[in-house]
Amino acid sequence: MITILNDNFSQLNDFLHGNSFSKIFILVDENTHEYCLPVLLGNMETDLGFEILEIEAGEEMKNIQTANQLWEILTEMQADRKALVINLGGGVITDMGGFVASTYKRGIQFINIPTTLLSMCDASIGGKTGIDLMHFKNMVGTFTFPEQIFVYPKFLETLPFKELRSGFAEMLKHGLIADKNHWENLIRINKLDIESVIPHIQASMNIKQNVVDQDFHEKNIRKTLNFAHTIGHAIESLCLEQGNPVLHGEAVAAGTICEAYLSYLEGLLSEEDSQIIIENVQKYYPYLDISDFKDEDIFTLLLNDKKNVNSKINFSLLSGIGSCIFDHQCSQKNIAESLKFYRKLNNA
Ligand SMILES: NC(=O)c1ccc[n+]([C@@H]2O[C@H](COP(=O)([O-])OP(=O)(O)OC[C@H]3O[C@@H](n4cnc5c(N)ncnc54)[C@H](O)[C@@H]3O)[C@@H](O)[C@H]2O)c1
Ligand SMILES: O=C(O)C(=O)C[C@@H](O)[C@H](O)[C@H](O)COP(=O)(O)O
Ligand SMILES: [Zn+2]
Repeated sequence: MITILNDNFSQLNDFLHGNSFSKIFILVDENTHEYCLPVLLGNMETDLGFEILEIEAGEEMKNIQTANQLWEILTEMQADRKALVINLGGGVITDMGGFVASTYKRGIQFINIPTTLLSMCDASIGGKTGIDLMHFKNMVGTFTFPEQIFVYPKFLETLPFKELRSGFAEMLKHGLIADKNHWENLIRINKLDIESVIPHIQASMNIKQNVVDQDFHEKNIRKTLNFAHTIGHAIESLCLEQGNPVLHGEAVAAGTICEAYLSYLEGLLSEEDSQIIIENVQKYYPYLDISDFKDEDIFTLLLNDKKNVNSKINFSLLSGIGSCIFDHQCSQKNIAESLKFYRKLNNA
């Protein structure tokens, strides 16, 4: 269940009072420790003891070493099966904390309090938890719903612009795959800032929740939420591997351009619609330099995408603005063509 918190966090306090947890563990990174934890602690009313678990910020931390450290700390602090983990942060914290909680002692309860636009609209919802493996994105994880999701949009007030823009890429994706009206509302935004995005958060959350409700384990329609991620994740992984990480939403934005063009090349989307999408994404996002990436390295990553079966790369592609198909196999020539198209935008 998703709840928009009021200023005194009363819904969170009701939840804590209404359950018999033994102890609370609040997972933060250094930024959410500084900017969000004081707000949470200033409003949280509970007699329970709590501990703060802090990790360094960034995708580089979303790995088995960090998970192991957190499992060890929970063990040392004798967290039992009635303990509650509160994930206070962006998608790295909710993915990582959800994974650690869903596996520790075969699963303890956790709630998500997202603090980035991306985690409010996407990562905190839907129960995909996980960590990266050898720079392959989210290779190890679980499908486990949080007990609750508490959203406090005012947390966005301290979020850097680049992070806001990163989250906006997933909102655009929601419009593109499911709701043309949402897409059109978003692209009307000229100046991207908290005031302009806040009115659209609820619509994005609804789209995500609605898809997940139909297909929690990603057997069918949930694959549409992965539009832009087949190529986007490959780009994100290569950047991470080279020690030059880009934000998830930045990679998704590049993936949106490549996969919108690929949708056109595959005869699924009109040239006009693909152009509209590409121009609008370019309006918000600078070109992401992938000129050093070899196609063969990108293909190696594509071959490990979680949607694949029998070594066939399964794409989720657009069949219109607001509609998406999945399990679509593209010609290798068209995939390479879409990457070439993206590279050329650098000089356009
Ligand atoms: N599980 C899912 O369904 C899902 C969906 C989308 C993305 N993801 C994952 O989410 C991750 C990206 O999430 P993200 O973009 O939130 O990144 P993030 O968690 O790294 O947060 C981005 C940055 O913002 C900082 N920050 C967070 N809240 C802040 C605040 N209120 N004020 C100031 N700084 C703040 C963080 O410390 C970090 O430096 C990726 O790992 C991606 O794979 C998961
Ligand atoms: O919730 C989903 O399903 C998504 O695909 C949402 C994506 O935005 C998100 O990045 C997700 O973590 C990707 O999942 P993965 O299974 O491709 O790792
Ligand atoms: Zn994503």
